[in-house]
Order: sequence, then structure tokens, then C-alpha cells
Amino acid sequence: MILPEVETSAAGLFNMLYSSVESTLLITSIRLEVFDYLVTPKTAEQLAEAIETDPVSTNYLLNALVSCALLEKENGYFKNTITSRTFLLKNQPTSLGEAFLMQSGMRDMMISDLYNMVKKGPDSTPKDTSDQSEEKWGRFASAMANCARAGTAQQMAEVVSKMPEFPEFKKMLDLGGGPGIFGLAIVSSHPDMRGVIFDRKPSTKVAAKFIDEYQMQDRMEVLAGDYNQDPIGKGYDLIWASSTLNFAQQNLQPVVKKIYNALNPNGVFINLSEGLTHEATQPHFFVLCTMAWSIQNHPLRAFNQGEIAEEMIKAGFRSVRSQTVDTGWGPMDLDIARK
Ligand SMILES: C[S@@+](CC[C@H](N)C(=O)[O-])C[C@H]1O[C@@H](n2cnc3c(N)ncnc32)[C@H](O)[C@@H]1O
Repeated sequence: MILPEVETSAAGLFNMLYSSVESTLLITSIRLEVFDYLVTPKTAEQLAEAIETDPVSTNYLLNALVSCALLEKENGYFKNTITSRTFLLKNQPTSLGEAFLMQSGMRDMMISDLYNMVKKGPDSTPKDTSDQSEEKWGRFASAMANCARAGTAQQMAEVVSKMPEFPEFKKMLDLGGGPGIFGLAIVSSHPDMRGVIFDRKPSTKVAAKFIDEYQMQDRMEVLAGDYNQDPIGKGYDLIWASSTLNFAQQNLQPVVKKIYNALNPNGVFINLSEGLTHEATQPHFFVLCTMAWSIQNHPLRAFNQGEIAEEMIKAGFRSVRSQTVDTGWGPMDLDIARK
């Protein structure tokens, strides 16, 4: 028998084939509240009794979670790892479970018809820009807050607070701020700066809730509107925008110019967004997580590296400094423009 000569390995393909099992395992375990019940170590039988599941199937599920480093197993007892303790328990400021349930629902909806999306091209029915879509953002804003405070907001507040102009800042804007966690984190790291969170109305209601929660009512306020067409206020020393300008892609230069005009002389505009490289094929995480969204929302899409910086220069900023930062969501581009 002569078998073919094989010069490469198919291991990557097999991993790819089964990567959806990892995702389903994570989402199912969040739904079953496995991590909440394993705050104290339990055997598979004990857990199955507590969460009313089948003990044999539960044992397989738990072993798989150990193999994904979300649980540890010792003498038949399962317990959380630091990752599951930090991010997968309910009702913590860093809980990601609710956001993951929402994101996976959206992802499944978008990806389920990938075959036809690719065959026939993007859905040409008009995009929903109605109140319903705004309500959807309001609901997402709550869940997204924890994605920000799971580490990236703290990391970015530290970067901003180390800037030479930071001590002189008096007023900042968090543009498309959603729940406003980035704005809250930046303002809190300054002794007396004030801040405005700008977003569509339903999201600003959520931001107002977080302003109350952090007792920042005397320093933070919300402003509702659509940055593509409404005024965004003025007199800012800092304008922060993260993961939002994709929604201005068809209007990017006027929006960046609006940002420029809203800043005081010597003001700073900082944008944090994905920045695709290698002809839009890297970083792996952002290429994958934006693929179906970009197909469905074409011409809205993920940004390529340098795209925002270019618009900043065109808008008249005197200098732009760009760096790639490793965030909890993967490598992102931080563009800092000075007026
Ligand atoms: C992915 S979220 C990012 C939220 C926040 N900046 C963060 O990084 O966590 C995008 C935000 O942009 C807001 N947004 C999108 N288009 C907008 C527009 N035209 N005017 C105001 N806000 C907008 C959405 O409501 C949403 O809160």
C-alpha cells in the first residue's frame, strides 16, 4: 500500500472544525450557571443535583471546561480558575456572561446564513435606523459596560492620565460612549475634570445610570444625539471615542472635522478602534468577529490600520501619534491627535 506523502499538518483544520464546540461549551455553561455553583468545589454529581442536570452529561461538560482552562479538577472535585472567577460569575462589575449571551445570539443570527450571504452578497433591504435599533443599543450598553470595566477602561484611563496635557484638562467628551465607562474611568482619574457622555438617547439613559452608580453626578453629564448630524457640544480639552466611528464611516471626514471644531486650542482627540493589517487579514480576532457584521452592514466595516489617523491629519490636527495596544479584546489601535 502506498499512502500519499504529506508535507504539512491538518491539525489547524481539525482545531478550526471544533472551535465552535468551545464557544457552545462556554455559552451553555454560562446559561447553566456552572461557574456560580462552583465557587465552592463540587463533584459532577453534586453540581448536577444543584443545577438539576444529568450527572453523566454534566461530568463530560465539566471535563471539557477543565480542558479549556475554565475549571480545575482535583480528586474528582471541580472548581473555578482565576479566569472564570473574574469574568464568569454573575453580578460582578467584571461579569461577561450577559454580554457573551447577547453577543453570541447576534453572532449566531449573522453567521447562520453565511453561505447565502456570500453567495448572494449582503442583504440589500434597508438598514433599521429606527427607534427599535436605538432601543437595541440601549440594551447592549448595559451589558457592554462590563466588557469595558473588565480591564480595558482601567488600562486606557492609565494611558490618558500619563499624557503631559492631562493635568490641564478641564472638560472631556466620551463620543459614542455607550454606558460611558471609558469617560467615567478617565474623569475619575483626574482631580477635577468634568465629562460629557454623548450617545443616542437609549444609551445615554444607561450612561446616566452608571453616573449615579459611581456617584459622579457633579462631574459627569449625558448629551443625547446622533453624531452624524447633531452638534456634539464644544469647549472640550479631550475627546475620547472608542469602537464607535465605524458608524460614521460614510461620513468620516465631516465627523472628524466636527470633533476638531469641538476641541479647545491644543485639545486632544483620542480614538481607540480595531486596525486591520496585512491587507485586512489580521489581527485574527477582529477579522473573525467583524466578518459577518461587515458583510451584513456593508459599506460599514472594520477599520484598517491608519485610516482614522489619516482622517485626523486631513481634518487639520497638527500631530497624530498612533500605537497598537494589547487590550482585553485583542490588539487595537490608539490614535492620539493634537489640535
Ligand atoms: C460598540 S459601542 C462602543 C461603546 C463605547 N464607546 C465603548 O467603547 O465601550 C458603539 C456605540 O456607538 C454609539 N453610536 C453609534 N452610532 C452613533 C451615532 N450616530 N451617534 C451617537 N452614538 C452612536 C452606539 O449607540 C454605541 O453606544
